[in-house]
Amino acid sequence: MSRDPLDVQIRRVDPDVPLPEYARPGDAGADLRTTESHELKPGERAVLPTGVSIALPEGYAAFVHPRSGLAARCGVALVNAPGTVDAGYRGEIKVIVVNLDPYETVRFERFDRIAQLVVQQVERVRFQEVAELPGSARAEGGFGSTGGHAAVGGTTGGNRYASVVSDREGQ
Ligand SMILES: O=c1ccn([C@H]2C[C@H](O)[C@@H](COP(=O)(O)OP(=O)(O)OP(=O)(O)O)O2)c(=O)[nH]1
Ligand SMILES: [Mg+2]
Repeated sequence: MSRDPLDVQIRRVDPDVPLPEYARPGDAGADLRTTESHELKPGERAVLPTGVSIALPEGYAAFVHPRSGLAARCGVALVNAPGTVDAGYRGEIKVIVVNLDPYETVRFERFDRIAQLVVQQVERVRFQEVAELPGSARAEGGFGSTGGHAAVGGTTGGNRYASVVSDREGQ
């Protein structure tokens, strides 16, 4: 059974911008558009306006996520992905894009869909300081402790992620 959607107040900073929209039923993210046309050379980044600001209820946050198609086709990522929009933020939502393609310039036109906004409930916690934390199966293991380090300049079998192939030889 589906729940009723949460009502969230939204204000257009740019009177012509279409409101964020879920492209398909069941989508988690509502697409955000930019109100500015902008070109990004390889490696360049920009803070793009979306033309909207929102008032989230206490206990919620909105997260600015990249769009996968834009990432796969054009190499566009968000520098701070996912960007966090706090419940108390009333300013215009901005999107910090970066062109990770090594060769191609990317051009955004006004009202292109550049990111997606995922609204979620978030917990506020009270940090309670202790001298010792309770034990766990993982304990302090992190950063590849389950195996699968990338092999530098070669291959290793087994449970690995990928190989890092150095192109810096002879330098
Ligand atoms: O992609 C983003 C990320 C953040 N924001 C807005 C909403 C958020 O509430 C505010 C602050 O973001 P954040 O806390 O990530 O940035 P900060 O560098 O910690 O700034 P501050 O000191 O204002 O908290 O900026 C955006 O518009 N887009
Ligand atoms: Mg902050």
